Amino acid sequence: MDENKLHLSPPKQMLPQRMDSGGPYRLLHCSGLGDKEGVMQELGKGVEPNLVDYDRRTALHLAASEGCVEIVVLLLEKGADVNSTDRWGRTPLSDACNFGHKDVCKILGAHGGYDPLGDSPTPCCIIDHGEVDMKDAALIGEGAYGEVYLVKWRGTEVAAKTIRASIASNPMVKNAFLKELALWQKLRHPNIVQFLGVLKQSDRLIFLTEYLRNGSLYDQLRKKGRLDPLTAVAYALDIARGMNYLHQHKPHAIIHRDLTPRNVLQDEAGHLKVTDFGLSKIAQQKDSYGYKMTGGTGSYRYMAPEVYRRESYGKSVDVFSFALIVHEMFQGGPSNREAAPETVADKTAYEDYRPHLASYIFPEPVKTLLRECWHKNPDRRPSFQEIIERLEKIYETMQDKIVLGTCCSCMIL
Ligand SMILES: Nc1ncnc2c1ncn2[C@@H]1O[C@H](COP(=O)(O)OP(=O)(O)OP(=O)(O)O)[C@@H](O)[C@H]1O
Repeated sequence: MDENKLHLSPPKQMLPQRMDSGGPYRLLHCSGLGDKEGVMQELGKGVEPNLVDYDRRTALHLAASEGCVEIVVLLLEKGADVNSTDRWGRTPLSDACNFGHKDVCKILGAHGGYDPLGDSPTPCCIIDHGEVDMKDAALIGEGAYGEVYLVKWRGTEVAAKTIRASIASNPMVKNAFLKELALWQKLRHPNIVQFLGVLKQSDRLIFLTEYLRNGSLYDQLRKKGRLDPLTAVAYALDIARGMNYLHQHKPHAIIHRDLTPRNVLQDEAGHLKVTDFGLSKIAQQKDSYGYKMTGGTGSYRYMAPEVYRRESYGKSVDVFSFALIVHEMFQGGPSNREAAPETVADKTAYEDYRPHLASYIFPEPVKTLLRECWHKNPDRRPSFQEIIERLEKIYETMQDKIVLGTCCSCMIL
């Protein structure tokens, strides 16, 4: 394996960061910068000390991450919640510990702070480096986080995903990755790519998953173009089943947040499997406000409007992305292909743009389903459970018509 490949380009941008440093958010901005006067001014104006940003990070999270002792003390005096948890379940103490700010840890601890991530040893299955034959590693592809290699583990071909040093060298980000991987490790479903373990290496992060010989749906659509309708519906069912499993995960639903044709892989039997769920939220870049979401620019095309507008969101963001993928399978690629993905996301979010559903390509029940799945109101989008039921009916009807010889490339259903 080419060692230098592991230090290539920085992660690509995915989500816009629109939070400005004015208004009440100046409290967060000043806290991260250690600007005590600014923090006092904002609190003096009556800004709520537990104000949160998009990732539910408070001023105390930011001050603790930066080791700003005075700000931490001040915020606690003013009533900041010592154990507020951000989107990833981290408390201010988790952040202070991760960055080794011992003084801040002591202060937070004395105020009843706890670190829910702290004591738990990494629950990921650790694979010894000696078990993996890296000599003949072949580069399969490259994504926002790093390269993917085909390697042999205990004699079996597996995919080794490397996380760039620029991302994995941040202990907090590495921990967050390991937490997501530990969750992935517990999942078992025919339409979910199987996680195998993390390679024992101190300086970088590499994890193994099953290898899917047929590559991604993205590659397939580029090679083959439009799929025949029955195959498109069968593939849609595969994705919906994998996603339904994630959404019905207990005690908390797993939201993919980056469902795209690149994150759907095909096994030798022709079935599709979903991969890389949960990881998109971790690739972050730190800026003066805290953490900003990043990722592959291609993902913009599939982004639900509420995510692009940085509003609160839920499981149905994946239903939105799913609809665009299904549309591409019927059509052979994205509509508006020539437009930049970010421009498409902007039009989708602010002008209610949706791809055209040509009647000669899309059967009526598929059209209806897609319109519901990409509905602008997230509450009006169906669940994956419902999508599966409807797709199964569509699939059966299509098969019947093929048997009867009345479905010619399935224009009418
Ligand atoms: N388990 C796997 N088996 C076979 N090929 C894989 C596997 N995982 C990834 N790949 C291939 O490697 C390429 C890069 O994958 P990776 O997940 O790093 O990035 P991506 O999904 O293409 O983009 P992004 O990181 O922006 O989501 C994919 O396009 C896919 O073709």
